[in-house]
Amino acid sequence: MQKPQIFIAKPIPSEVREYLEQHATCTFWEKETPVPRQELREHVAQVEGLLTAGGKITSELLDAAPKLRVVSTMSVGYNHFDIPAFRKRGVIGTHTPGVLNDTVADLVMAMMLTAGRRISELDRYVKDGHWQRGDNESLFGLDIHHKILGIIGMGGIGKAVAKRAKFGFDMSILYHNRHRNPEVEQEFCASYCSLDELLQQSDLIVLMTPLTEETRHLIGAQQFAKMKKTAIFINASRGQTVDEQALIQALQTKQIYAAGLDVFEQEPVDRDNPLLSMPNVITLPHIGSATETTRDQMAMLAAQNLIAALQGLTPPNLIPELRS
Ligand SMILES: NC(=O)C1=CN([C@@H]2O[C@H](COP(=O)(O)OP(=O)(O)OC[C@H]3O[C@@H](n4cnc5c(N)ncnc54)[C@H](O)[C@@H]3O)[C@@H](O)[C@H]2O)C=CC1
Ligand SMILES: O=C(O)C(=O)CO
Repeated sequence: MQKPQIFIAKPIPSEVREYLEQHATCTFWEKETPVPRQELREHVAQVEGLLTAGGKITSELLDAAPKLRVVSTMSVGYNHFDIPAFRKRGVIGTHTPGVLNDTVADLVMAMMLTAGRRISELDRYVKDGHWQRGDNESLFGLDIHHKILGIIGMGGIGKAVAKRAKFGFDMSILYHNRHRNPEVEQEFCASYCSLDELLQQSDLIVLMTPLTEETRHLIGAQQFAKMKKTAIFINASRGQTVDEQALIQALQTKQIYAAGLDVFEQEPVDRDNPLLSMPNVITLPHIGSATETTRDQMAMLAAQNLIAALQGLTPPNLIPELRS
């Protein structure tokens, strides 16, 4: 049987490359920079399968790809896929849930600790030679242990955060989700509540929903106004789930204490974005799942999804909205 043609639009580890080469005729994009749009269009015009990570897969791109049957993204989020366009053309879409839960949850905990205990600020303080003898109260931060944590979006990553917070830091867990989850309530003594209740009661708030039409700007001025003045707000979902101007205002007016951000409305973030000059804001370059081990696992899973779907099998991680 002839091997299918595929395009791999990002660099991948050698084991994954070998696996793909066993099952398909491959063209690899070797550069770290994203494939320019026109080049991507030219590649997808020739292939049945595409392995990608973040570039938008639009109806216009699918129109330029008459042979394309499967698009596999090396990410759990798939807001860069035009799902109705996939459905209309019968193109299969897959993603990589699960393998990154613990890694992203570790980063969320790191942001909570860094914001609460002001780690970045204090690191700078010592390195800049400001440390003097005596107890300087202006350096004190906030505890995170035994606090109330509100998780918005209690899915795979949300649960991994709840586990760490409950059993590692003795926190009480509130959550808001599309559906109640009795297992989560039992396992972590988590209490389900409305979004407003969660915002009002939580000391730390973690946003972990996918980006959808429903969650776009889910957190804006009205929501920040409901938070405690001592609240720490963490976003590791997608930048567009938060109204960034409202977040800037909430921080400038001290409506909230601090923020930890792995994602931004525009990525890479603009150098003149006011968030970058706020000492109480942790800014990371969308790095949640980026450890060597986890990225290797994501690449292999994305490859396995792609090959299974091209072979006519049900891929392990079909995008939920594309399941028949
Ligand atoms: N910063 C980073 O590097 C990473 C970011 N992400 C982002 O995190 C998101 C979540 O990932 P997972 O936990 O694996 O997904 P998941 O699908 O397991 O969990 C998402 C949860 O959000 C809930 N949800 C959806 N819409 C909601 C709404 N309107 N209100 C309240 N809850 C809602 C769902 O019911 C579900 O429980 C991804 O879609 C992605 O955008 C994921 C991995 C890495
Ligand atoms: O998986 C995702 O959705 C990411 O954002 C990167 O891991």
